[in-house]
Amino acid sequence: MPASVDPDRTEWDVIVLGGAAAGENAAQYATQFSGLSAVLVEAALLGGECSYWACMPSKGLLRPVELIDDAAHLPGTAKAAAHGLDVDAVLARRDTIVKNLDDTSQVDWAVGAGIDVVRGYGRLTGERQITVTGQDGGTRVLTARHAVVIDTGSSATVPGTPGLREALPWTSHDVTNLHEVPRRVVLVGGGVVACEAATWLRGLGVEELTLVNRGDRLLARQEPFAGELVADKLRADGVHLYSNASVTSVQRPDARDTGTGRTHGGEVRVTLDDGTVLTADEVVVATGRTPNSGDIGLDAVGLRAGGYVDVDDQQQVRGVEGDWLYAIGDVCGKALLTHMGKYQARIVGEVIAARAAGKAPEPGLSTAAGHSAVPQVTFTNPEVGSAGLTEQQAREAGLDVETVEFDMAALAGTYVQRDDYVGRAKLVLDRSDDTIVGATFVGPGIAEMVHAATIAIVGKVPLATLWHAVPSYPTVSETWLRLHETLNAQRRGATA
Ligand SMILES: Cc1cc2nc3c(=O)[nH]c(=O)nc-3n(C[C@H](O)[C@H](O)[C@H](O)COP(=O)(O)OP(=O)(O)OC[C@H]3O[C@@H](n4cnc5c(N)ncnc54)[C@H](O)[C@@H]3O)c2cc1C
Ligand SMILES: NC(=O)c1ccc[n+]([C@@H]2O[C@H](COP(=O)([O-])OP(=O)(O)OC[C@H]3O[C@@H](n4cnc5c(N)ncnc54)[C@H](O)[C@@H]3O)[C@@H](O)[C@H]2O)c1
Repeated sequence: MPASVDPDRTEWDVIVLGGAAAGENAAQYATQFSGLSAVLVEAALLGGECSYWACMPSKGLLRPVELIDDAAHLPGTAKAAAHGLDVDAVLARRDTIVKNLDDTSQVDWAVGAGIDVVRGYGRLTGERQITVTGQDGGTRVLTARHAVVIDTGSSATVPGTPGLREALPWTSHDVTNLHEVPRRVVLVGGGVVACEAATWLRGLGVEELTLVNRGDRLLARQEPFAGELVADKLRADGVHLYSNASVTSVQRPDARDTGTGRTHGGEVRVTLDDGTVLTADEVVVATGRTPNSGDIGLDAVGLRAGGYVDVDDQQQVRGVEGDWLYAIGDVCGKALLTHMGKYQARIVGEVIAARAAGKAPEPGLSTAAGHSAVPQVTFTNPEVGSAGLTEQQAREAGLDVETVEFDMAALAGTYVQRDDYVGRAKLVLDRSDDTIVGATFVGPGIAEMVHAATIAIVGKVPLATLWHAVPSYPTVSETWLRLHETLNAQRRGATA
């Protein structure tokens, strides 16, 4: 795909380094009503990880797995579900979702929005200056009149365990873009990527799936019951779980780079710290992310290379003079989620436009409120949705904490979904003003519940007001009503 820009142009108002969805939003919001010009500098595919290697392909793989599990547990559809998934069709739809790794439509969108695209790997080489190295090795110096926004994202971390890197393990790129389903898989990690990948790998037909988690529970940043319910279901589906376990060495004598999503050679032996040896056809590493900040020229502007780029509530990079350098998305480490990167981008774009017009940004142009209620849905089975703080985080923040929980199986709205519905909800309250500071929902089909919680937290809606927000019958949202009633009973019990 050629660059959609005059090859001799050297100056724009705004340069965005890294063309993921967040970067696109930053460019759009900086330019759309301001008359400013912007360029996206992208080394790979415009749209970034989320579009091709993360959110979109993973959710495309998970949706059929979720559907068939629901169908298998509902009298009337169970027989149809017994025919199983059409794996080839699922992978073909995933390919459609990632647009066969062709970013033409993203480039068309950018050009249509008046945003230019320069292909190549960019580095800061001075104040408001980016030097781009193209695929042919040639360089090109770009200058920003007003601002540079860093949106270089993150990459999968592959630990330095002896033999692991040499074994060419699958990372998130391979497991989301798999073209064959290995028979035996060892999955290392216990976070969001590991839990979601375990769900789709088993669903697509991996026969022996073992998850090795260094921690004592899955999804450790969530309320403890979330990881427990996900672990129960994975076990019930035949996944072997090792907790408090570390991989000490990996051996794969004939590791081969066969391409993304293809088994990378022959049998692989994974040794754990208790001496257990697991034999598999592929090993998948899902042990967290490393920010792409080690080789983007941070040292040229007086910053340390590597690590998360430290930003303030307007996403301006701390430690650099002159109001011109900003960072958004995974690289700033505030919340490694697409929607949070895009939120940061919307604020940044407007901050840049205001400053370019000689105005001070309005007080609302801050990412502080949004970060008080970060929402996240983990698309496992059951799904895990949350916003704001866990009970532990609220206590650590010194709040006057009260909690309430509810078993979501006791609802008409979940009973009609499936007979064996398993789910749980929890609210974390700040007693000082009787508002919600955190909410967690675990259960099939709870993803859409999260936004109501986000609104309640960001809006600091008092519980007395929320009581009048009546959920429809029979929906899963009646969880809110039951949480109110349970809390009321708890409080009356405490004062009786
Ligand atoms: C398997 C998986 C599933 C996920 N699912 C979800 C989900 O369901 N929901 C969710 O909210 N989040 C999800 N995430 C997280 C989400 O993918 C990331 O938070 C998001 O992609 C981060 O976006 P970003 O803007 O930081 O940049 P990235 O998406 O990381 O993209 C950065 C871009 O910058 C480019 N780049 C880097 N350095 C340079 C340079 N020097 N010059 C030019 N270009 C450069 C890269 O080529 C890349 O295109 C998932 C992550 C994984 C791994
Ligand atoms: N649905 C979603 O919103 C979604 C989906 C996938 C990823 N993401 C985002 O992507 C980010 C990265 O996810 P992730 O799962 O890679 O990271 P993570 O930080 O969530 O989890 C890493 C896991 O790896 C384990 N681990 C680390 N080193 C290990 C080692 N040497 N051996 C064994 N286990 C080890 C940790 O104990 C932890 O369980 C997350 O912050 C998440 O928010 C979001």
